[in-house]
Amino acid sequence: MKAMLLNGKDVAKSVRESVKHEVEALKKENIYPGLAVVLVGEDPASKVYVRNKGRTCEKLGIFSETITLPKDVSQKELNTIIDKLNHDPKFHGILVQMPLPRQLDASEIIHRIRPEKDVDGFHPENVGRLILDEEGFQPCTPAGIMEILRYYKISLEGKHAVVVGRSNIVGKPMLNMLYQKKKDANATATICHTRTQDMGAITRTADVLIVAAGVPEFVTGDMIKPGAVVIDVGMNRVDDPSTDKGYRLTGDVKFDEASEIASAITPVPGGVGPMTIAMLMVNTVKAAKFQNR
Ligand SMILES: Nc1nc(=O)c2c([nH]1)NC[C@@H]1CN(c3ccc(C(=O)N[C@@H](CCC(=O)O)C(=O)O)cc3)C=[N+]21
Ligand SMILES: [Mg+2]
Repeated sequence: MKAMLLNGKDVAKSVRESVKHEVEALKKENIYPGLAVVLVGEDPASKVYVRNKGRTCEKLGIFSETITLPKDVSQKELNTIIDKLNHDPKFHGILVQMPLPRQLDASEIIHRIRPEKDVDGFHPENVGRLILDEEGFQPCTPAGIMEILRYYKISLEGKHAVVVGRSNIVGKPMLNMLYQKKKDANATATICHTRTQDMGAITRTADVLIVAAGVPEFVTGDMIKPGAVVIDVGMNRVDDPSTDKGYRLTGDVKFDEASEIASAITPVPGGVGPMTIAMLMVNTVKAAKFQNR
């Protein structure tokens, strides 16, 4: 172990502290930030995340309600619920937990949530605003990664930042945050994906390597440039009978190899994951402010 650990729990704690103070200030103006979380079905991982979101809201003084729907809920019923939440002034933010069961069209739901309440930053209006560097909601996971880099004073200026993975929720928004012409960004940014030829040749040129491949231990030591900063977005449950829960969490990076080569690395768990929830709290407070201007 040579690499410095980038402790997302510490960064998330510091973000939550400042959100908590903002919430207190807003309450003095009679603004009570509120978040609606919609959970469809019984996916155990989703239930854990949703419970954590509710708990974090409570700790920060944010009002939250979880709406749990049966896994066979129809698109029409879900649309009606979204419309109601869109018009309910108690809720400044709406989050529909992904992934959704097969009968539901995630894209239709993402389009339906009012952009002003889209604290996930998934609505096309917010995606456009991100690319244009306009004020709006930015997806929590990549926004959290930018916070980790800022907290640890890891400069992106002129560096080569490589993203592995082209999802709408991590890879694409991450790329766009990295190259923005602004302080704490200004990287040269590259995105790699399943069709990339000789990916190692590209990742080995990364000063900052952000991995959201969705494949356990996808990035091996030989794909990392010595001294690089490695951000592991992976969150894979791998069966492990030797643990209490019967599984353990592993990232998209082979941690033992990577930590011998990188200068700094995020662990899994305790890296990017806690930041995702912290940034959701940031976005919820921002939504409450916007809606009361
Ligand atoms: N509409 C929507 N918005 C999301 O933001 C969203 C979603 N759907 N679906 C699922 C993903 C995943 N996600 C995580 C949140 C917290 C942790 C987290 O706190 N992870 C802890 C460990 C948690 C554990 O032990 O399972 C850690 O990395 O230390 C991870 C992943 C939010 N997501
Ligand atoms: Mg993590």
